[in-house]
Amino acid sequence: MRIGIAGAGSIACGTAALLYRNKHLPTLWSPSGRSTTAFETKPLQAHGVFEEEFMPAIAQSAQELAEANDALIIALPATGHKQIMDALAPHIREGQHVIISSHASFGAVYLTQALAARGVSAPVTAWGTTIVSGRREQGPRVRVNTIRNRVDLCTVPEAETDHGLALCKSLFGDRFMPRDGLLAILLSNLNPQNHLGIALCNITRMERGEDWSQGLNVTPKVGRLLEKLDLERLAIAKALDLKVKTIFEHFHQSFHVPVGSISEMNQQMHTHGYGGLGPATADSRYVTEDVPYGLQVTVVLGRLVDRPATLHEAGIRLFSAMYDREFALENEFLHALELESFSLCDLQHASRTGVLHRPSTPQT
Ligand SMILES: NC(=O)C1=CN([C@@H]2O[C@H](COP(=O)(O)OP(=O)(O)OC[C@H]3O[C@@H](n4cnc5c(N)ncnc54)[C@H](OP(=O)(O)O)[C@@H]3O)[C@@H](O)[C@H]2O)C=CC1
Ligand SMILES: CC(C)(CO)C(=O)C(=O)O
Repeated sequence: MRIGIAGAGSIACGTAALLYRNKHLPTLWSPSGRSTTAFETKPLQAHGVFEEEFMPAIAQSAQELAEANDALIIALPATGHKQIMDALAPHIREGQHVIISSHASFGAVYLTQALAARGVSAPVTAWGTTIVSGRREQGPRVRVNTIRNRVDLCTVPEAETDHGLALCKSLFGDRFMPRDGLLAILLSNLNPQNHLGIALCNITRMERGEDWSQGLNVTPKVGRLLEKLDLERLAIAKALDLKVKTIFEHFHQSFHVPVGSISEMNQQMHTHGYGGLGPATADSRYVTEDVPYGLQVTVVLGRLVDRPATLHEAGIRLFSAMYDREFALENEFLHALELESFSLCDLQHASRTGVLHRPSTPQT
């Protein structure tokens, strides 16, 4: 299949290499054009858990990306999702599948509604994480640290679930776990809680621009914080009667290490050489993306089901103080969709249909 990828960073390039390896035809689109200049003269070189070298097709615009491809994958930080959805939405065709990797906040609802405003219906598949992990390196290189065994997904509207699963399997193999709607997917993205603990406890390393091993620095106390944050997320999922994986399953399925404490699992990743490097800047998506688009949404859901996520909330406040910003207000989807004015029941409905009805509008 011809797959258009919005983004040309770590995940976009790693995913493109995996698609190419699986005999599909990926096209990359860098919104500013900067991230694809390296491929004008040199092939994309993927290394790490697999090696692949090929010339990726490059799209010059959102329009070209949508028109020239069978399906689309959005693979860039959530801070850019609204802008990229606004750019793609006018060009997405009826029935053209869009995958969001990884989904955050209520992005799939925003996109579905933008398409509905044009009278277009297209399935949107939301992934709880990415199919690969890795880092874009200098020039045309990308390091792929892992291919995950299991990625949680759902498709809106719900009637397209089988279609979404079949598409993902045909592109990447049998690596997907269907979940019950967008609220489950939103609660299946563990990056925000994990990055809260990792960034908070290593903020001086980040701010000083050090090179530091992320896995090694999930020390026992940091690991315990991640485990306690996980309990808050799991309590919210339970109150919503949603099945989501635990942090232990996440590290086991993503990084293929035996189950132990979260610190032990991270130490193993470090020992095997894929513990990864932590951010070498305070201006990192671990904070700028994950606080507004992850932690804030968990806190809102926690309030709605009377399971306050107090550690998550403390994280938002601490980062907001350190960065002198109001991260809670930086989630563009919460504003654009006016999410605060909807009830839990409205959100649960949107979680399956992709459509948020005004509270006064009768639901179908
Ligand atoms: N890397 C990893 O291992 C993992 C990543 N993720 C998630 O995957 C997603 C992608 O991450 P990753 O690839 O690492 O990120 P990168 O920072 O490598 O992504 C860079 C790409 O995103 C584009 N981009 C960044 N910000 C914006 C913006 N505001 N508007 C438009 N485009 C933007 C850049 O555009 P341009 O080309 O114009 O510069 C570039 O193409 C994120 O949500 C991340 O949290 C999840 C798990 C693991
Ligand atoms: C490094 C890793 C895989 C774990 O924190 C990650 O999720 C990320 O880069 O966003």
